[in-house]
Amino acid sequence: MTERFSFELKATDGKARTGVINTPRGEIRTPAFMPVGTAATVKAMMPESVRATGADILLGNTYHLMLRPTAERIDRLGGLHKFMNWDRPILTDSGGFQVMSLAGLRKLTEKGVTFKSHIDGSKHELTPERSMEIQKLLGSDIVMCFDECPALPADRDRIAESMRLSMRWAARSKEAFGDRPGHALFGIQQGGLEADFREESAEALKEIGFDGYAVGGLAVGEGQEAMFGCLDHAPDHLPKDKPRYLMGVGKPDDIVGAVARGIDMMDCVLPSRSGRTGQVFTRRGVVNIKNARHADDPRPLDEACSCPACSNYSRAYLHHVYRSNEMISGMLLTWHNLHYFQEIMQGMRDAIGAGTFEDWQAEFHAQRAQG
Ligand SMILES: CC#C[C@H]1NC(N)=Nc2cc3[nH]c(NC)nc3cc21
Repeated sequence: MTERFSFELKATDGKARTGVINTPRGEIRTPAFMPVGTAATVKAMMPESVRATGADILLGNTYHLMLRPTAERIDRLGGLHKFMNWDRPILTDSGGFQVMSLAGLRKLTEKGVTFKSHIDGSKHELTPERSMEIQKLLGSDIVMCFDECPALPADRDRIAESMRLSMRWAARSKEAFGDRPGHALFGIQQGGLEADFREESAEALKEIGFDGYAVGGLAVGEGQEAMFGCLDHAPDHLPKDKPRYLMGVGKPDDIVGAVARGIDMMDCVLPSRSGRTGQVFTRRGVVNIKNARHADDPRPLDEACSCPACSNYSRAYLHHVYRSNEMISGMLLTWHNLHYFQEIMQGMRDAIGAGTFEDWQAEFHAQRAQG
């Protein structure tokens, strides 16, 4: 077990990369998908089940945990890993995006942002310094810089202004983070879909220096074509020897396209949220289990899947428990979706390592086209 944080690039295939991030709490095989554990739980999953799907790391949220149960309480109880019974790496988002997307009555200044809790309307403040303090209290292994997330749509001037504020906040985040061996601080590239701002942001972050670099500001409704258009150049400006993390992505084909463009890590609520709403991801595309055509179907969701849902239950059963609003429905479908997402990641890691990523991508898309 290492005491320090390091990234080993094992192989590349085109722009795609595979490697290992070594942390004191265990290794993270890349490309990696992080299940989202917003309120100290990956919804409908026990931590041991999350591990059984193949996840090496999960994501927590500063915004939610600062509001409830508070970072100070989690610290008093031994930190987030002990609190939620997950002893492997945790990456925590810094709060800026959730303030923009969830909180009320936001006031933005150079210092930071004040806002009212979406839970009880209480007033709070987040600054780069406070976000670093919260993520330290949580015991996060990978800390995200505090960034400004502009309300959309935003014009070029607003995007530039926001990106430059985020770069000043990135410097303050680094200053406040200090020197914490075994813990990592990731900068977040901003700049919207503007190639020149993306390059300016990357140069600013490299000047400050981080253990990893996130691509922020995507998966905010721009659509896959625009996102891929940005990913065709944005990661190129980031250091090759550090992990690249695309925030908030995505659907299976988004994930594959992002890895093909040089992304190493991703997170998304999609597999878990969809598991609770009856949307099932399979190698042949999406199955909506609530559809009546599944009511008498004795087959598993996916014959080729080894997860508990596919190994032990029929579509008819999964249709029944979904329609009956039984808790086991969300449990089984979430487990399946997370298992399938991790299978995609393992398939890509193997293919990039073998230099066959082109063929793997062709097979991935061909299977979905068959339906
Ligand atoms: C502007 C900006 C930005 C990024 N900044 C931080 N801290 N977290 C994010 C989380 C995201 N989730 C999604 N889509 C679901 N896009 C995201 C982007 C960010």
